[in-house]
Amino acid sequence: MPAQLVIRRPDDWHVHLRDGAMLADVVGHTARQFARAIVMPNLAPPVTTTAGAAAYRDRIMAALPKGSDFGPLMALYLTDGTDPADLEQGFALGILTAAKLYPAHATTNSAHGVTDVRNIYPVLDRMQEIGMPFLVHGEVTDGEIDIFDREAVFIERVLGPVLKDFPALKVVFEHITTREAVQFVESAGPNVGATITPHHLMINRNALFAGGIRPHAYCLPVAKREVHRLALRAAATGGSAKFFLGTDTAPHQVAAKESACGCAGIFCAPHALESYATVFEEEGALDRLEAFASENGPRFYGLPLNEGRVRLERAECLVPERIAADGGAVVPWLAGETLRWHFAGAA
Ligand SMILES: NC(=O)N[C@@H](CC(=O)O)C(=O)O
Ligand SMILES: [Zn+2]
Ligand SMILES: [Zn+2]
Repeated sequence: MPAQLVIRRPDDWHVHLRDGAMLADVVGHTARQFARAIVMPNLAPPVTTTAGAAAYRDRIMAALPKGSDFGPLMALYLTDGTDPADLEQGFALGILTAAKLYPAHATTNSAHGVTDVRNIYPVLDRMQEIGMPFLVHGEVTDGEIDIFDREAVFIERVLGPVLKDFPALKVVFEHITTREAVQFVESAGPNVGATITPHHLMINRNALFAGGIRPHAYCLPVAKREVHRLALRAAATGGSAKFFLGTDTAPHQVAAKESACGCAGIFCAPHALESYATVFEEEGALDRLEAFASENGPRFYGLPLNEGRVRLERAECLVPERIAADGGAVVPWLAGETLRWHFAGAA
């Protein structure tokens, strides 16, 4: 059992940093562990133009702790009315790294999302041409489809057909939660990858109802049966370059989670690497954590690998019950639990 683990500095390919007071509260947690992160654009109102993304990037830079060299990578929020020329220009200027599909009403702040994927076919055509990654929240929203089936049905009805029509499109299937998604990504070409969160590797859907209803285990896509969790663990730790780290850290104030209609999202940034290290160790795959956390993502995106190294120590790490913040207290992932890895910073 190694006493420490030194890996190339990692990146997080899926984060929600929010805006205003919440942004200032949470950005340091991501910037402490990760060199770069894909910043999701589902603000209220969402980031739907290159100019909006540039302004949001400036607000993130201004909110960073002093001396941080963290680099936000911006994703554009696609709508039925996205202008392919604006998107192409944003990508060419380096302001945009990717663009994100939120099916309308699928998740937090998705009301302005895409109502039918055919509405963005001209945009997808352009993205395929310029090699811009297409990020997807992969759930259908039809009320008659069971919530636990929404990802699998999305593959059949949306993602499969999109890849038939745009076979060279670079696609990141975000926060996958099912065996079907793992199999889909594995059988697709090298232009299709996926992010996997720490929480979907650690819990199955029972966690939502363990002794009572557990709002802090609720996120979208919702955790699935154990068989799916095991498939995700095999995918993340199995050495395939198609799967990479994306925490989907999604903070909501305590009052918004502990509510008659609690928000979806888990704030996992504070102990993200410790969580992944725990899973990889349990799977006997600590030697594969570096590729998952620090190599597969940048290679998929066509970005350089980070130069620095970070260190994790085998030491007890107590996760606080709450993280107090100006924007309102937030309950972190694994609140009150003790982890056996501790993030020790730059190596
Ligand atoms: N994952 C979540 O449950 N919530 C995310 C949105 C998302 O990634 O779907 C959020 O912004 O709160
Ligand atoms: Zn999502
Ligand atoms: Zn997300």
